[in-house]
Formats: sequence, C-alpha cells, structure tokens
Amino acid sequence: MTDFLPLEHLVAACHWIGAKGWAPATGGNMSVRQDAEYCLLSASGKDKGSLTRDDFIQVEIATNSVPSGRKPSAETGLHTLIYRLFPQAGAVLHTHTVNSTVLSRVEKGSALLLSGYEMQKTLAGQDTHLNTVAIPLFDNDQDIEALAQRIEAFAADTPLRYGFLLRGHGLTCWGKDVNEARRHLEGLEFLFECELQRRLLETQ
Ligand SMILES: CSCCC(=O)C(=O)COP(=O)(O)O
Ligand SMILES: [Zn+2]
Repeated sequence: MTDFLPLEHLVAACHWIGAKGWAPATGGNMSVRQDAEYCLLSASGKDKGSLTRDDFIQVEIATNSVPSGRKPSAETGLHTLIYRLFPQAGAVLHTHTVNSTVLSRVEKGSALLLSGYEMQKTLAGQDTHLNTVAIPLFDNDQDIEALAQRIEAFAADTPLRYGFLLRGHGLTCWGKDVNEARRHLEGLEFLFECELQRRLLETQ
C-alpha cells in the first residue's frame, strides 16, 4: 500500500491509541475508507498499538469480501456497516477502554445520555453543553453479523452519530477522516470518564 496519506494518519492514530492504553492486548480495530467501494481494516489478533501499514487489509464495503484472502478484524462487519450507512465516514476507530467497558455495563438503558459537559463540543455539530447527546448502547454479541443487523435496524429509525457503545466491550466511533474520528474518540472517552466519576460520587 503506497502513497495513501489517510493510511499514514490511521497508523499514527493506532500508535496514539496504544500509547493511551485504549486497545490493551489485542483489543480494538481501526479502518480507513479508500473510496466508495473499499476500506482498509486492521488485521485480526494483533497489538493495535504497534501496527504498520502492512497490517491493513483491503475489504469490500458492500460484501465484506477480502481480495487478498488475509484475515481482517473479527469486527469487520461493524466497520463496513458504518461505511455503508454513512458515505461521508472516512475512518472508524474501535477501542476497549476501562471507562467504556465499565460505563456500558453500569448503564442499563439503550443509550448513554451526556449533558452539561463543555467537552460535548468536541463532537461535530455540537455547540453547547445544554444539548443532550445520546450514545446508543447495544448488547454485545459474538455473532458480528447479527450485531451489525441489530445496529442497522436501529439506525433505520434513529439517527446514529459519532459512535456507539457495545455493552461490556467498548466504543466504536467514526469521523469524516482520521482526524475527526480521533477527536470524537478522545472527546467521548473524556466524557465517559467524567460520567463514570460523576455517577460514582453522586451515589455515595
Ligand atoms: C481480546 S480482543 C477480542 C476481540 C475484539 O473485541 C477486538 O476488538 C479485536 O478483534 P480483532 O479481530 O480486530 O483483532
Ligand atoms: Zn472489540
């Protein structure tokens, strides 16, 4: 894969995510859109904090087929769903942080509601802490195709923006490019930490 700048940005984002401790062991996966038909997805089962450009595998967005026959992420179906649903999405980042893992279990509802935080403005289109940002929360599933179908059905009725949580698993978020996906990840992760601490303190 030569001369594709967004892949350089994605590799840098993976190293940043690794350094933050947001993709422990082999957790997490990352991708970037190549064009309307293809994306490049991280290889399955690797330490995502030390990926190189050769660890990214081309996947057809419409079919999940892999021309090279290599093994992309086990969660490929969630990335391609996002690229299908949102033609403007240019990059997808999935992380396993302690905050997203714990908060998604503590919250029993179908969304995590964030309001009152200035840092909500890290999310595209948000311009006030007075809004309520709902981050959908789906029960985890080892059957990724079934999970993708559940998320697609949800998105048919309710707008999906920024990202979603998988219960006891982590966050998947996206943006128009790697930079925006990184900003959404960092902003959401900050908000999750605040929300977790607020809940802890307010129940004492
Ligand atoms: C111990 S990580 C379990 C699988 C997972 O949730 C994940 O994010 C990494 O899977 P991949 O196939 O992308 O390496
Ligand atoms: Zn995962």
